[in-house]
Amino acid sequence: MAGQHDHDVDVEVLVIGAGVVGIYALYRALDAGFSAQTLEAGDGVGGVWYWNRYPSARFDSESYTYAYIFSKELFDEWRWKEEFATQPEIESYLNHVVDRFDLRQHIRTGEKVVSADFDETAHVWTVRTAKGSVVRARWIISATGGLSVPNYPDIDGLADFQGQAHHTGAWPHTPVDFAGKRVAIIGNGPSGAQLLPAIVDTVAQVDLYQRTPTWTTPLNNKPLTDERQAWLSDNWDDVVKILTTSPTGFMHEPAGKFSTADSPEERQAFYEKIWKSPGFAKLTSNYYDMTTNREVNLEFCDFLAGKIRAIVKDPVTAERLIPKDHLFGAKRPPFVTDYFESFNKPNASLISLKETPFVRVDATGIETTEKHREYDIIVFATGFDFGTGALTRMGVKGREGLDLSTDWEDGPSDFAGFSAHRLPNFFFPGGPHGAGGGNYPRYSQDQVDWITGTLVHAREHGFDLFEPTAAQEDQWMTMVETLAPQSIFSAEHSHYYGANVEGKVRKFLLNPGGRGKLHEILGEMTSTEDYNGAFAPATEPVSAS
Ligand SMILES: Cc1cc2nc3c(=O)[nH]c(=O)nc-3n(C[C@H](O)[C@H](O)[C@H](O)COP(=O)(O)OP(=O)(O)OC[C@H]3O[C@@H](n4cnc5c(N)ncnc54)[C@H](O)[C@@H]3O)c2cc1C
Repeated sequence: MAGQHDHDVDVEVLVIGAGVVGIYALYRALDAGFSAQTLEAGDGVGGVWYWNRYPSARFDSESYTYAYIFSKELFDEWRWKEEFATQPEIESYLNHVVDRFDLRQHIRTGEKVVSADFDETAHVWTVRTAKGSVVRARWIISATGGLSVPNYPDIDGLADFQGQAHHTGAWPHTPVDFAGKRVAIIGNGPSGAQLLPAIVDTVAQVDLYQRTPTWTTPLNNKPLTDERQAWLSDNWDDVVKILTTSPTGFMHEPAGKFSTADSPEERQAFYEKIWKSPGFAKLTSNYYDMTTNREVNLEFCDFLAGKIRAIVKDPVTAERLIPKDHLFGAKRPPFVTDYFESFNKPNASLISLKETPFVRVDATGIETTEKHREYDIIVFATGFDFGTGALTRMGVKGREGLDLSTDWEDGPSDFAGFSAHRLPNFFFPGGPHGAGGGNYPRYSQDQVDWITGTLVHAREHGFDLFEPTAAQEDQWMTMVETLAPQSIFSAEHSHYYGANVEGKVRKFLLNPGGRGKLHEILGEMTSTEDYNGAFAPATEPVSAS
């Protein structure tokens, strides 16, 4: 039922997307007493963990740091099997949360939003789906995902292939039978690097097509022990505090030192320790100056190159696997078990597209400048249209003719990574400039909590229009543009700059100021009752529904 001032809407809060962020946004909206509903394009909930069901898809954030932390009861009743859980377990968890908090009745799956139009008089959004459903809502929370629109390579003849072709991010629900098949994996990012070891012992032949080598390091996964689970439960308040305040949203211990504190021998010993550390700790527990001092980073790259040469038996393949053109961390590094080891199997090979580019795909396989190879299955592990992909494909039209599909062609302009001037009452947690490059749900939890608090504030003060002012957006975007060049990410190589998508403008798509800047700028906005001009008083209801 709509709220007191919302007789002209179907729901007060419409959430779009039922991934980890949308599920939380729905929970918080209902918990705060709003009428709320979710529209989700997929036929099930889970977002990334619904779509990416390729073999061995798994977290590289520790399971319990990625999972929700709003309920200790939820934590205590769910037992992750491994430090880094696999997709089926994560999908089950998200379904469990939906049922545990009675959210399913509010979620409509199979409903892809194709347009969203803002009525400037009534201050109401009208949303339409591909199936023809129409929902009128006061507030939209578009949790449509940063990595939810698969990106395909631009190769002649892709449609001609007569075998099976699958993108890792749109994987079929019926398991793909790899036994005895000839397989091409295109892409060596996190998904391609996870898939290769998972199938290499099953297939007849697998060729991994690599555009640019990446600094892949071991995930160092292990079972989640009873002791660890008990420790987390006993120290829950501290765990929550670290996850909600640490710059990256992880629990890894910082190195506590700069590289200059150690001798060359001590540094090598330290790098050994880092090599054996779990997941993202290779970045978050590394020397403080690893991402700011080129010389230190190059020394670590040398160490990693030595590891690759020691693991991969064929020296030519080893050299091809060693990045020569970017520093560690300049691209989001994959953390994977047995990736390099896979190339020692007689049925696995690496094809360097730098040396032998694609010519075309045809009915039976792939032709490069070297030769034609036949395949039964081609896997596109070619990533996503990061940050803006889903938002610009949803037919969003704001105030004064703002049309996201064209207005963001030169890069997104927003406030706080989840709202924008001329886009009233529309929030997009997890969108561009939202995440800081760390543990994703921890950033988006900050955002969703702030958004929910803002909706409660609006209700309490009789506001029905929230729109960051042009000045507020400028302040945020100036912060983004000023700090972006200081980030380690490479405009030439990183999908955080859109570099993986053909023709996409290269603009930095993360929040380079991290949690610190986010809270500082939000704090400034909320220092007055009307959020320094972002709120307007409520209009009279236009019509009764
Ligand atoms: C394979 C993989 C592994 C990852 N592992 C990690 C990890 O370990 N740690 C980490 O921090 N991050 C990881 N990520 C990043 C990941 O994007 C986030 O962790 C998180 O899943 C994002 O959640 P979300 O709810 O914002 O978006 P999503 O999970 O992408 O959900 C968005 C949902 O919106 C729906 N949607 C989109 N457009 C529309 C529309 N027009 N109408 C209706 N519905 C729509 C989509 O169908 C989707 O279900 C991973 C990403 C991938 C692809």
